[in-house]
Amino acid sequence: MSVSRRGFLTGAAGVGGVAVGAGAARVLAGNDDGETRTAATPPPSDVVSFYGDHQAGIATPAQERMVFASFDVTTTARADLVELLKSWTEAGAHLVKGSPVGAVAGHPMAPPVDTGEAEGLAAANLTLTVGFGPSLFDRRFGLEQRRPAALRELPALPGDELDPDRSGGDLCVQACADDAQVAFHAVRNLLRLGRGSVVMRWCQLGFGRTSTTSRSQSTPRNLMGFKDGTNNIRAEDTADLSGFVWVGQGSEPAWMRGGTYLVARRIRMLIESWDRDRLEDQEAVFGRQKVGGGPLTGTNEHDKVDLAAKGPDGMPVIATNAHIRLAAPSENGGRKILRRGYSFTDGMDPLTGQLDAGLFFVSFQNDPETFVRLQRRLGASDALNEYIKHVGSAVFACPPGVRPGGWWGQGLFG
Ligand SMILES: C=CC1=C(C)c2cc3[nH]c(cc4nc(cc5[nH]c(cc1n2)c(C)c5CCC(=O)O)C(CCC(=O)O)=C4C)c(C)c3C=C
Ligand SMILES: [Fe+2]
Repeated sequence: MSVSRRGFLTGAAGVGGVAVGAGAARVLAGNDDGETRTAATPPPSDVVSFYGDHQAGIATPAQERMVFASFDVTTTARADLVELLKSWTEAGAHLVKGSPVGAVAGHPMAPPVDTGEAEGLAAANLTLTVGFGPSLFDRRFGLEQRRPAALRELPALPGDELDPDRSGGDLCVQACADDAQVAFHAVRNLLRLGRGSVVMRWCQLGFGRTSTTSRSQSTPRNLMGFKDGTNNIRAEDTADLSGFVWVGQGSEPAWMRGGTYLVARRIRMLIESWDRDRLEDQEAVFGRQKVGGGPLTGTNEHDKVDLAAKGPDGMPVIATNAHIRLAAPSENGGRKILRRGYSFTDGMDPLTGQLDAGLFFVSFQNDPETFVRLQRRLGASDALNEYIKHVGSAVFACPPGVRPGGWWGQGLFG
């Protein structure tokens, strides 16, 4: 059962409007999602709870589409930044229920508060995940002493060919949904609410998930045609989530407990060259079979990977430079990351005439250093490097989840 959008089609205003910084629009509280349901009506299945110990969009099932936006804060007033986060939180709670952020058709002489393109669309499991970049913790907002030690710009990594216009940012919003227009609508309206306080720095659309974050999901394929997300941390792996994803109760700073760190990498695939490679080579690059997804040492997708297995020639069956060997937790001090990336294409690269397509890699971990160590290793000797380029990069601290009445980053500013 899905939820259709309702409320604010006309100018009927609710309660609890929140004004934001200079020039910003107004968020109007809308209908509660229980309003038209009776006790016997089952809860809608395409609404992901906005509230909880952790932000949604991390360990919740990965949706099919993503819009990822990075913002620079333009206001220098801390109060504006706080108001922005409050208004985004209030708007977010409406958006994930399938409600607009305000009237779509209000006063004829005023621009509509909500942009309207999601009217009639389902809630589509929209999740909104907010993060704070290292640059937010500078003198502008008096946050220098509040920066988590783990939150630093990522160091230069082997093979980086980063475009500064697709990297970094003070804030991020990851919008994931099963409908691209729902995700886009959410980001667009948050940007609109932030006018006068933030500008968009870069934005990436992802059209297909490349991970599984729940045992209820099947493994999707990336643009190289391989199943991606087989060995990922899933919502059911609670020990791995506590050990590797969520910032623990004893960790510092206290405002990050229950939060996590997001690493984003725009990884361009050299698809034309990949498509000319022999199947046998493609499988050797990953160490897995292309169609079934099983390891080269097994048959079925979820068969155990045997990194010690040798072939008749005495050579390792999974090559020493195979992606799954170099990325395996057993080869990386037992550390794990939760991957939640998406395939992207931005058409054609006019310089080369080749497709500008690849993987928008997103990982969540309780210390970005886990990603850095892993990428150092992959960047140095992964067989996949012949076919990819890392062209964008960013890191953000995602605070814990919000409770009703609370707001994103309350612990940081409170
Ligand atoms: C730094 C971390 C990683 C980057 C960057 C990365 C890029 C990347 N990966 C694929 C495709 C696959 N990756 C797979 C497994 C895998 N990858 C990483 C990490 C990074 N990948 C990890 C930790 C793992 C799991 C290793 C394990 O435990 O076995 C696989 C195999 C299937 C799976 O388990 O998901 C594929 C396929 C691409 C195309 C890519 C860059 C474009
Ligand atoms: Fe990988």
